[in-house]
Amino acid sequence: MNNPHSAACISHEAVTAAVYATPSPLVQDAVSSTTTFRQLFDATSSTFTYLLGDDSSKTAIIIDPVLDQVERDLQIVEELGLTLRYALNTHCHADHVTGSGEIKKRCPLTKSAISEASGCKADILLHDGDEVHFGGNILHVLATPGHTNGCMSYYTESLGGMIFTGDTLLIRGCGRTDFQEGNARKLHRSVHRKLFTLPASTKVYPAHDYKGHACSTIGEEMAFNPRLRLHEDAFKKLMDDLHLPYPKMMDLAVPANTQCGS
Ligand SMILES: N[C@@H](CCC(=O)N[C@@H](CSS)C(=O)NCC(=O)O)C(=O)O
Ligand SMILES: [Fe+2]
Repeated sequence: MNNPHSAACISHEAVTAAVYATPSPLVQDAVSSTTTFRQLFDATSSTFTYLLGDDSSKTAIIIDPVLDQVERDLQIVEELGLTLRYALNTHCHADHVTGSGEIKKRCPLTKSAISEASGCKADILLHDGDEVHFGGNILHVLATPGHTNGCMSYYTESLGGMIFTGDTLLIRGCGRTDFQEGNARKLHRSVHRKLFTLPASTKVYPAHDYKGHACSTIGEEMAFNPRLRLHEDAFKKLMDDLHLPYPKMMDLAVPANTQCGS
């Protein structure tokens, strides 16, 4: 069989997954079912991918899949009996090619999603305040520009509160602001206004880690993040002085990612 995963991806009945375009506050009715959660890691690009599944409806979403890891990711989806409804990207990645296009080919029920501000193609173009529903779970879409103009963070109250921060907020760090329309002042404001206003116990799940961390909390990052603890002017100076080498795959990844989720 050409595609060992497609049966698992399309065998379940379509259920209540939906994206609503109307903004809403970060409150929701009681979550009606428990949630499966997996954090996956690509060692080559130091990228985290997240799988979230609704245990009643068996619908699932994946955040920031990596092309080279699609086999691994779809195997877990199949093993857990999940149906992938959305492949979401937090932004137009510069260090790896997204797996969303390949996942769509293998799982026809999956729709790709990224912010409209990213300028990328995808089935669903997200805006601040949108909600992604899968079963009884809601993912709230927060625009957090700064690393790129189109950066989004995704917040859910499920499992005690989790925020998927992309490269906006890393554990004890943050995304660079020296390419892809990066802007240190915007990033600082995004973090302080959109992320540091979430409950302190909210668990932080970033798109990358380079230091051996896997999870943090908003409270921890407010207290200990050496970059984001700074005031805006000092933060801008620090970011302007980083002088990091560009990601090795940038020239390949950025053009590929503008097309890949369509
Ligand atoms: N060495 C890696 C790229 C490392 C890098 O630049 N990471 C980005 C996120 S991917 S756009 C970043 O923002 N880093 C912040 C930092 O402080 O390191 C490679 O070559 O792929
Ligand atoms: Fe990035």
